[in-house]
Amino acid sequence: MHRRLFVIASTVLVMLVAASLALALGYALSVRQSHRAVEGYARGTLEDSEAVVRYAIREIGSLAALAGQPCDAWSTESLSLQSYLSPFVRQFGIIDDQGNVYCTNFGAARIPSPIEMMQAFERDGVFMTVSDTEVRQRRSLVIAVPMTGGGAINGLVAPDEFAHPSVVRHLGRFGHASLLLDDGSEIVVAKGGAAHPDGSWNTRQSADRGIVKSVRSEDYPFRAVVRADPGFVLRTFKNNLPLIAPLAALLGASLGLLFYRQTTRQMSLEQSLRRSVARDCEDFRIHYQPIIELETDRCVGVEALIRWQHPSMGMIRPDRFIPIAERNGLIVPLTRWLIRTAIDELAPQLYGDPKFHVGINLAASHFRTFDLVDDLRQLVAYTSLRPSQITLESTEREILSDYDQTPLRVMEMLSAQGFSIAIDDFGTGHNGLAFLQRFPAQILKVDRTFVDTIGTDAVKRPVLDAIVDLGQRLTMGIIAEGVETPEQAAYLRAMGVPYAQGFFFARPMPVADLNAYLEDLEQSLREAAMAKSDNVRRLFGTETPPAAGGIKP
Ligand SMILES: Nc1nc2c(ncn2[C@@H]2O[C@@H]3COP(=O)(O)O[C@H]4[C@@H](O)[C@H](n5cnc6c(=O)[nH]c(N)nc65)O[C@@H]4COP(=O)(O)O[C@H]3[C@H]2O)c(=O)[nH]1
Repeated sequence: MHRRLFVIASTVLVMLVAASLALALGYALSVRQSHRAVEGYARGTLEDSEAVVRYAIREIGSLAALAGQPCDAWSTESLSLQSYLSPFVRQFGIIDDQGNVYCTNFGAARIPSPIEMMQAFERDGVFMTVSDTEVRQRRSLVIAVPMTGGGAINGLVAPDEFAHPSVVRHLGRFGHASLLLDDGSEIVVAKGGAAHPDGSWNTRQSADRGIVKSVRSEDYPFRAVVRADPGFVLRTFKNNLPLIAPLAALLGASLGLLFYRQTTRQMSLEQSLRRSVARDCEDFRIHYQPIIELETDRCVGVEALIRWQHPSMGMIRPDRFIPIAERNGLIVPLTRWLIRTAIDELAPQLYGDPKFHVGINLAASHFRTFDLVDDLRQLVAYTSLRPSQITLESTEREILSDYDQTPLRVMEMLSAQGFSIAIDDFGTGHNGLAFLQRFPAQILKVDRTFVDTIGTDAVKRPVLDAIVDLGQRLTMGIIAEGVETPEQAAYLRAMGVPYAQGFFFARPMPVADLNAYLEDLEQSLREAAMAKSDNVRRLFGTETPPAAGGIKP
């Protein structure tokens, strides 16, 4: 009950964390989207502004004939007509050589033109600055184009013209767009959103607030700057919520469900494991994989590999349930059952051939107490088996402990009693030589990953050679694991590796199949031996083979 509550609470937590992560991701995407949108507005504002300025320059150029002309009715009317026809330029003016505007579409004037200041911001013969003249309470852009015959014509473009009305409207809802001229002056194109606390809209001052994007013009001395107020991201996020929220909920629910199913499955796996072990391991079977002596091709022993035939889930791999059995204190009774059953099933081989051995896999828990030592001592006392017929296999991981000397003591005691100790999956740990020197192991089982390098990985294969060399120098028995091809078997044989196991020779199998396999193997070895002696007979005729000293001429 306690555990179930814990699982439910953890599931809720997983759901919440997953949904929050999805929301956080949605928010991050909204931030990105907001930045992109603001940059898009800046780009759009710049493109619109450039188009307007280009158009305005062309319109100003069309009035070239008025440069240097007196400000009479014709000039004024021409300027008026042009401003009336122009979609962008609100006012035209004629500038004299001193830079003063002496004529506009409203008649004669005497407006000192900031032409000197403008000169600093000239590009391709066009002058630009911000005029003090306000159009709809906003300062506008003045463009002056000098004419070849002297003087210049200027035009005043209202800020509203620099962006499409829909963009202005949209921008106005969340921020502020302006054209920032190289002389430092600014024309506000669209004004909205939250203003700077001091009431100003100056884009440079508010760069620390909200999102600010600026795009420079390659043709004109200005850049478009768009600033979205700080609430813009939140608004984008809110707009995205109808899509993000269901996704977050779905992700939370799916991960929660997955977690719940996985945990309850694990729990039910634990329960059925416990149940089966309590019923004398009724759902467990043992498969035996032959170990072959490479020189003679004979089977000298087997490795016992446990199988769990789950009543409803089918065959479960040992890698999956052994860790569960370990965590739940079930591995010791399970191994006890395995040893007892294996010795029972392999009785003909074990009692019939004192050299035949069975390999038993041990887990870390077996090395924490001395129970195994007692169990095995009793086993050999009650049977006529030799301890050397039982090979106890364990990996470096399971035996090594920095804090506890018990595993080493257990190993030493087992070894002293004559049991064979094999280091399983050798080479996958990190201890190598130091490990082998410390532990009383007689057999080294080379991990499958190294055998796999034969014929496939010339770079890593020297590691296999080094492991084999190490085992040989330490006069240990070597078993190569996972031999799958004849090339691998031939290579290992040539290297002097004495034993091997793997799918090339035989897969793990139930005892009935093993008995049949062993019979077949014996039969084929007998036939091979007979074939050899037939060859010898054919070679030397029916006469008795020559005694030592040589072949008869
Ligand atoms: N790809 C390939 N695989 C091959 C080949 N030859 C053998 N194998 C597989 O390699 C594994 C060898 O066992 P292991 O290294 O001791 O690795 C064993 C062992 O660590 C553990 N295990 C199995 N039975 C027991 C047991 O009774 N007790 C404990 N504590 N662990 C066990 O589970 C692991 C996996 O066992 P299995 O699934 O039976 O997998 C077995 C075997 O079926 C080959 O040529 N190619």
